[in-house]
Amino acid sequence: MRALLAIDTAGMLGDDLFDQVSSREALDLRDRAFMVELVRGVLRYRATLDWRLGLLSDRRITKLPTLVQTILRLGAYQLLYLDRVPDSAAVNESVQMTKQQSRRLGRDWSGFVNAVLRALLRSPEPAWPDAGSDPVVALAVRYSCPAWLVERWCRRLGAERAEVLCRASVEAPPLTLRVNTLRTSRSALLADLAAAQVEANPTSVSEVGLQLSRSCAVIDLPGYAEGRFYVEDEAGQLIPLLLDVQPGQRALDACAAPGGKATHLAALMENQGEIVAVDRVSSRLDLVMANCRRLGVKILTPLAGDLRALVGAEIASHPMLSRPFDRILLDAPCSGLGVLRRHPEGKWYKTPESIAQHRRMQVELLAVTSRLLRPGGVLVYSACSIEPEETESIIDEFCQAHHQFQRESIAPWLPPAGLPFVTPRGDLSTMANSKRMDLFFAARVRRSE
Ligand SMILES: C[S@@+](CC[C@H](N)C(=O)[O-])C[C@H]1O[C@@H](n2cnc3c(N)ncnc32)[C@H](O)[C@@H]1O
Repeated sequence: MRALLAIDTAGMLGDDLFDQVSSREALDLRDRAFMVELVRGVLRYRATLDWRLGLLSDRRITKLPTLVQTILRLGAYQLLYLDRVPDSAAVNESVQMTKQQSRRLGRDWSGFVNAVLRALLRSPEPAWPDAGSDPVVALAVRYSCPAWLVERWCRRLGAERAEVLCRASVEAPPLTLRVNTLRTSRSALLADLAAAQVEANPTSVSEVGLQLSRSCAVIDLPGYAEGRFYVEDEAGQLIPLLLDVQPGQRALDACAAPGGKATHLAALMENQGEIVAVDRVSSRLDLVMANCRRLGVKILTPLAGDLRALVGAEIASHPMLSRPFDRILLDAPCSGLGVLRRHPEGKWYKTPESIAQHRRMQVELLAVTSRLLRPGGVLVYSACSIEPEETESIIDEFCQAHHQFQRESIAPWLPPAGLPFVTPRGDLSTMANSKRMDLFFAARVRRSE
């Protein structure tokens, strides 16, 4: 409950928050794992839970005190989605928790919580709202999506395609590894995993990916400490390929942390050449360096700072940025609406304004990074979003305003199985994929000689 309340206040979910709560509550590893499952589950299904609870309550769930909302959602999630907690235990625990909060709440809400959760236990599963009369409400409730986003997708793509996106946003993502080819091969890692009874299959698009059949603690997998793999979604594994980096080149990763794509670039460069990895948050660059040590990457130099400030007037004398780059990756900060299944909290704190805000940053970052590219060099822009404002329209406008840059098709740089994800303009979009990949966009531009 504390973790959920913290998310409501700060809008952030991450290991730091789980660590803080588990040390304050002295949770052991099993209890911590259960807390993470509860928190993620409640956030993933929040709109569906609120709808089910709302059918049984004479008060609107979102008008109740936040603490009562949170307790009800936690209880309802356990009743509707978890088998391993007995129903009576879930209800009793929720009622006790509410009693303990009576002083904070100014009155005792435990009778109300008890009545609503017991009604949920007794009531048969209701029919989903009718999509014919209001597709936005129907999809928002069924797939636990914010109505503004469903409305946006329905308007742009029609209800049928919007439903595919909504469904993808609520599913639990698979655990996918990228084989670190500096250390091993896909077949060798597959054999190591099989020997440890870990079921995995080669990914069908990325040629260096393995999808595990079940989620597990990554650090317990064979080869983790030895840096034989990096945990990374299959769509993310396709982006570095689009730069066509070569050993000996000089590359810039303009927004590098935690280093997934930068360490992949190093592997593609066979650890020869130079990668400058910039990130605005220096503590996140520590993560990049830790990943480099584990994966055996030797050619990466970190550079902390806001790229917009770093590429200032004194660029010509900057020790790391003054020499132009052969290749640049701009994996831009974005709304993250393509990875909601990984970050379910994002559904409830992002707004249409998040898209506009990120767009402003993306436009600025693209303008400054492009100045660092050598004539004939290649820049790849990517984002884990499928909103046009953050994706193709950024590249359309950039190329219109900068005639020395031409958009190139990414098709030659993808493995054959990736070709269905090439858009008519020649960009990469995993928006409609049946491979359980994140929803990513990438475009490639070249600077004229
Ligand atoms: C999408 S993440 C990058 C993920 C990374 N490329 C990877 O594959 O692991 C975006 C990163 O951009 C950084 N960032 C945001 N604004 C920035 C700026 N103005 N200059 C440099 N880095 C920035 C964020 O701190 C964040 O780490």
